[in-house]
Amino acid sequence: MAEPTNRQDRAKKQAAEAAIEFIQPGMIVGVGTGSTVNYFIDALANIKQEIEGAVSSSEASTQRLKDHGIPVYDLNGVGALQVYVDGADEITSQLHMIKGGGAALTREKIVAAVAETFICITDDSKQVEMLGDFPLPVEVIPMARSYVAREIVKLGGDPVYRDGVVTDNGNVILDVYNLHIDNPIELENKLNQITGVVTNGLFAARGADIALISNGDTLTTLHKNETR
Ligand SMILES: O=C[C@H](O)[C@H](O)[C@H](O)COP(=O)(O)O
Repeated sequence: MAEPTNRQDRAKKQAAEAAIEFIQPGMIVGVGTGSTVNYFIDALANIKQEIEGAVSSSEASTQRLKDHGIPVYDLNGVGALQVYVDGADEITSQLHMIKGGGAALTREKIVAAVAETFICITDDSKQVEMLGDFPLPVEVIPMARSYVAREIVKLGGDPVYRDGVVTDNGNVILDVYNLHIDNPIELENKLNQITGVVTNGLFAARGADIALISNGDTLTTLHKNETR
């Protein structure tokens, strides 16, 4: 990828490259999705001889990994995964996140669930006091779309169908506006209870363990245990 010229892209790249420090020889690396992760994949390519390969959270990341000659493994054939590296749309000081702006939330949550350590890489524009300014993505089985939307309205949200988007799993996305997310774990669980919801983009019950956040010049590292 060309050298970034703007501050936000420089920040994404710095955070992504910092995550390479956590990659040990022989690892199979869990890889997220998005523009920040693309910088991580490119950096991973520089040490591809040292790692065994990757598990991917999307068709897009799989393609990029393969283009770099990094072997991509099926998660079902991989027992333990030490590290998962992914971006976020919003992140709090508790390392709770909103994810899924790129519609990859379900596979991301699955790979994150398997990994021992979730490393979130972001630019500092994603840091928030409270989650919810970014509309919360919810992946839904297509035939349940209207029902799920009505149930989300009962929870106080304004769901908007992400027209034309089909996830890697063949489902649709509702982006939920105007949620007051003062208890992200509770809302994550409530949304999961709605029949027809596959996944929601709150990563709070299992948030990140480490966040690498850059402003384009300086890198800040946050650890989950220090923030609770
Ligand atoms: O579905 C997409 C993912 O959750 C991304 O990790 C998230 O949207 C952040 O993407 P980006 O690094 O492009 O801001």
